[in-house]
Amino acid sequence: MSSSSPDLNSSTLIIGAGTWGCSTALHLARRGYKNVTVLDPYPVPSPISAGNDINKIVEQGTPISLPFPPSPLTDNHFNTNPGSFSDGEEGASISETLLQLATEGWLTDPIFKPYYHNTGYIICAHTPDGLTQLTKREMLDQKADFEWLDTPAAFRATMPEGVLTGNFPRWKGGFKRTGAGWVFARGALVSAYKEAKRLGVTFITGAKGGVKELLIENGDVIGAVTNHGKQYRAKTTILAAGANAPQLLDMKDQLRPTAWTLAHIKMSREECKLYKDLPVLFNIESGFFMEPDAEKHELKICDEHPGYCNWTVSPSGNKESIPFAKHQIPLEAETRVRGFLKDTMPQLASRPFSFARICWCADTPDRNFLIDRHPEYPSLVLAVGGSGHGFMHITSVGGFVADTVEGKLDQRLKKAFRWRPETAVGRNWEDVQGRRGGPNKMMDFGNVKENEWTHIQERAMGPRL
Ligand SMILES: Cc1cc2nc3c(=O)[nH]c(=O)nc-3n(C[C@H](O)[C@H](O)[C@H](O)COP(=O)(O)OP(=O)(O)OC[C@H]3O[C@@H](n4cnc5c(N)ncnc54)[C@H](O)[C@@H]3O)c2cc1C
Repeated sequence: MSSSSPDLNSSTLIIGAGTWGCSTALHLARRGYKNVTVLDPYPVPSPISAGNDINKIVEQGTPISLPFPPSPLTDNHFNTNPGSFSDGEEGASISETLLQLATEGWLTDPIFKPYYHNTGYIICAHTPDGLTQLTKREMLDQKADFEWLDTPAAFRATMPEGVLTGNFPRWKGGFKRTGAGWVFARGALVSAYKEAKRLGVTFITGAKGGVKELLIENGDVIGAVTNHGKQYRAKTTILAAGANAPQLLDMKDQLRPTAWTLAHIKMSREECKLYKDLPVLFNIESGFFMEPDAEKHELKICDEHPGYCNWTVSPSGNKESIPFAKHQIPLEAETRVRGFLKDTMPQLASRPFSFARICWCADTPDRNFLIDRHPEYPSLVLAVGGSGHGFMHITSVGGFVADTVEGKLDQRLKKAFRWRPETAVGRNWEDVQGRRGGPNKMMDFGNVKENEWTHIQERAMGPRL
């Protein structure tokens, strides 16, 4: 593929209008591509998109952690990962490049800027192992822009009086007052979608947009077939179906669909005023929260753990984790959420949940992104492997995909993001991949019985998620 003068009239089909699909549509449209179509089984924001969430953690600028993925901040639940080819200086410089590009978008792009809240960020732990990970690997206690917190009073003082009333048992960690915070994720996702649409991208969403299979002719992917049997043909097809990608393409075990759990509780108007502009509080072993969302006055809490899979065996005998949608969480996750609240904000610990859901993302073995042309299908480009830190890059990731389409992706990024089945040979599916919390091991939804899920009644609040 030539890197010079792309054919802006050539047809491009994007499968998936989630975080990366919308980002890619936006970047292609901004480059002047005139014939871009996006397919998704749900209207944007898709209820199964990992990006359809009230908030996500974001860090600005220089990363604090050497190994890729970018940093413990942007990596949210996923604190460390010594990636195979990305350790050391090269990993650090890729990490820095990614952070800088993402940051530029959050700070300057009018499509994304309104959704970024530079509120600061606290990252902490409370067991000896967790603290070792935090201090030795992330070296937070030595970072100039992190204040070290090691008493309950120090934690409580990071937020207005009355917010953090817990005992923070054995909690220690770092507080970065600025240069990190959160984004209104759904708002940013819809903003990217609207702008791409305004620039001429066609979105076919809902029942007619669900892709059943890739359209393969003469040894190449030349489009996709929807559940309704309609064929969409294109010069380039981009697979951006998130955790569902392995259902459309043999990913050679490079993606592990993994789910996390989140719950909302309703706050009063007065509470929302008190809880406004709070720094993010993230304990890498028990959970995290950000301020309540302005629209629905709900506080989201995630319990922290290595993740759940949903294991089945395919007809060809392969082990596969198959995503499914559910607006409930296992009772064990509810217990973890309430335990986290008890330690931090006991005044909220027994308040009923107004909403909960499981949320799927796809992990590569090294948790680097997978953005590359398929080695056997030259017209197929992959844009997958968010690995739990893909949201904050919504501002820039579509640019990497567009560069891949045009054959001009930066060589270091190309190497980091490459199709790499050799890294998944004999993959250890039980690997926690540097994450902590809960039982400190991978969990299986197959072990959660029917009566071991929450029974949250969704109130009449219109379409949710
Ligand atoms: C609980 C949780 C918290 C997270 N927190 C953070 C965070 O704080 N910071 C951060 O940077 N990242 C975070 N992440 C990770 C981030 O959300 C993901 O990496 C990112 O959203 C992945 O984007 P994606 O486009 O690959 O997938 P998605 O956004 O999930 O999009 C996939 C899209 O494909 C569509 N689709 C599925 N099947 C088909 C089909 N057959 N045909 C067509 N379309 C299809 C879906 O409807 C969806 O719209 C978090 C993830 C989770 C689960």
